[in-house]
Amino acid sequence: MQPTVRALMVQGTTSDAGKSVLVAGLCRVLARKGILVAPFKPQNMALNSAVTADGGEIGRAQAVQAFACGIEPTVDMNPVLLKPNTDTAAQVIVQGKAVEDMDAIGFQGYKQFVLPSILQSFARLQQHYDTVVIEGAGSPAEVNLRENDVANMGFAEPADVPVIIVADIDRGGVFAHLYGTLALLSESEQARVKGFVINRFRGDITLLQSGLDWLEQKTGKPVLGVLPYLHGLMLEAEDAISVQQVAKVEKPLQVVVPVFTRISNHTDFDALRMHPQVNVHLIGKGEPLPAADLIILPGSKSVRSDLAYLREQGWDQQIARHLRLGGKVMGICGGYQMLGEWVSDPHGLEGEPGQSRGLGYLPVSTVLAPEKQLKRSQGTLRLPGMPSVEVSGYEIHAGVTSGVSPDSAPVHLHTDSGNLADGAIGVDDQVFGTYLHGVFDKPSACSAILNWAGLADCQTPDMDQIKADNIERLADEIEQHLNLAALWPEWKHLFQKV
Ligand SMILES: NC(=O)CC[C@H](N)C(=O)O
Repeated sequence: MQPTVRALMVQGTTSDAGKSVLVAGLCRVLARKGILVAPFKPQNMALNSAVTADGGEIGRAQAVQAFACGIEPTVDMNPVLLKPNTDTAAQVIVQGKAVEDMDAIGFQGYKQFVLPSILQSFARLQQHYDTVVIEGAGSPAEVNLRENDVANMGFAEPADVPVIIVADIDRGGVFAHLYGTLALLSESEQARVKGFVINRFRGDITLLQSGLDWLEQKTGKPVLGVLPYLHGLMLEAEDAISVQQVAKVEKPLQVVVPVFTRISNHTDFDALRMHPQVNVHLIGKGEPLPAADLIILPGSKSVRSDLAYLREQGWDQQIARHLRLGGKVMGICGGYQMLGEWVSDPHGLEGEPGQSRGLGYLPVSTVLAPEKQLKRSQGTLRLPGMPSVEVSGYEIHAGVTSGVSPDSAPVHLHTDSGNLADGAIGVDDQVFGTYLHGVFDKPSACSAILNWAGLADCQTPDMDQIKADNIERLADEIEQHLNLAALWPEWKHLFQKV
């Protein structure tokens, strides 16, 4: 039997320092040594969420980390999830269920109230696993947010867990970030910092050495490792979407995605971005939608305001033109709702109560209802002119859509209570909407949609395999570059290099 090591927390000097990825990698390193490990993040802010086996909603990064552990995600792995629906307010999800919408000030006060739930979820994980690898949020040195913090030291202190701090050298200022972050912590917080990890290093390590020596000497804390920049690593763990286009080779099928202000679950497009025959063009504010084979309207946390935004950008006109020229349009979840006749929000769940005229391309209408629907689904997809194929995905929405016809719906989901029709087809078979997030993840469904959009000889890679290979690669790099024996002395024997 392995000795039990209670936990390790990864905090970062900044957002996007690489915490989620490092946690996923550490989880896989332990899991493949036979240790029962689970991920945990006390508080997450993201519009990318995942549906757990127990029917709740958590941040997607924790679902990826659970995959790295070889376990099913549960709501305890991310007990507080904030889903921003305006610049100052967010829906607060506690242990998988939406509690209420709060503004930033209200949430500050709520944090201490929710801390017991966070600690309860963490304790449950500790009961079931040998160890837990925890991810912080942002930086622990935000002195203005310190008082009510439950995401970084405000969790590490009451839960009494050791911490490592990771910094991204690629953005520069790494020594100031690490030294300064440590200096801004209290004495007891500093004492729980076991060391530093430098992430995304490229160059000659010998030139870095004097800096590492300086840092160790100045802080008395070890540098536990320097992780190289991992080019092309694809884990789907990022919360923020990057609209920056990288120069790409021209591929046969052009997909355009207008990026809404409150876009949700943009990870839906990962499978397309990895596809060898598809260019995905993410189009942001102020840019027109370029010529394409397929335009996909993504999910949205605030459908009516994003629909208004779409019109403000003139994208509605460009979609109409694209359809006139014979192009295809698809909508996922919020995007599907927008393609219908009406979107109503009588309770003001996503903004002011009211209703908005949809784009009118699908014969359905949606009303947002207080009870959110969270499901993981399997079934079949049949697009016009295509054979029926297997599809899988998940649903996260408040909207209830009427007008779906059981006979002509493109998606049929197998549920406990029989077959359930989902989605609609419209405008001479050129428009397709569905509630299913992750609809491209199954190669059969991805190929059928791309085929329908005009890609003749479709070769879709196996995304699950790509993800699994990437996590293995990450774990290999961590084993090679991190001093794991110093990190987990109890498991030193597992990390002895031969
Ligand atoms: N994920 C989504 O796109 C959700 C759509 C919409 N906000 C709803 O809840 O119904």
